[in-house]
Amino acid sequence: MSSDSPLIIALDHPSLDAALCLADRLDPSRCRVKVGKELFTRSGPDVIEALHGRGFQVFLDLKFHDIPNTVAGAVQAAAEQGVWMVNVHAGGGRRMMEAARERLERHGLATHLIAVTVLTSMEAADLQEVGVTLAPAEQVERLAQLAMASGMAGVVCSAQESTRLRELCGDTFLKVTPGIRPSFAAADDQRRIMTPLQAMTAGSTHLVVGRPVTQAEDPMAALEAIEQELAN
Ligand SMILES: O=c1ccn([C@@H]2O[C@H](COP(=O)(O)O)[C@@H](O)[C@H]2O)c(=O)[nH]1
Repeated sequence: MSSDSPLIIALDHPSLDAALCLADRLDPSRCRVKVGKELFTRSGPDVIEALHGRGFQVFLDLKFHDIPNTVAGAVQAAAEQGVWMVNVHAGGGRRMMEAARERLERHGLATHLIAVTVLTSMEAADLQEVGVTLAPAEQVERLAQLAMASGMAGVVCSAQESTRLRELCGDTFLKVTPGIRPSFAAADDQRRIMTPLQAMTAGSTHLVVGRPVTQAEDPMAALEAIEQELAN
């Protein structure tokens, strides 16, 4: 089943059962789901199969970052499992991103391939510690332009950068934005955040939401509050 919703719910659960328990309360026509490092490391491809069986489109968020040949193979393996979206780190560079894209093209695999720019948990001081002296927004611009030139379908960035990336890279270039915090939610370890409505207004194409929904006392009520905010 495909969904028109911009919402992607991050299933950052410690077990397959816990993730499926939440997924069973979600409607695949109203959101997509994201499988990240913890869940995939615990459950492997079984979780992808189980979510597909329930009708969900899956974003496999493993942020591949390695030499070009290794990343191309990993992206191919993900796409052959039928995931809707997969990602690599833009910091792996042009040759790595091109190798991944070419591998998908060569095998006729239609999975959306996007690149992570600067993690939404990072601010200027974090970048400086790893030797990046540009402000986060400037580094995101730089990596997004490299990702576009390398044939990526879009990027992961914070919604704070979506407006600028829409100007630089166009409307159809995907801006997948975690760090989404409705007004009722805590920021947690996220730093570059926006509310769902602010993010959509800024030009995000997809909103990744994890803890504000999955850790809420009533996850469905939290999800509906976000849908309501967007509808308004
Ligand atoms: O820059 C990034 C890239 C990925 N993520 C992932 O998105 C979710 C966000 O979860 P919350 O609970 O809503 O903070 C999580 O799976 C991250 O691994 C990100 O946050 N920032």
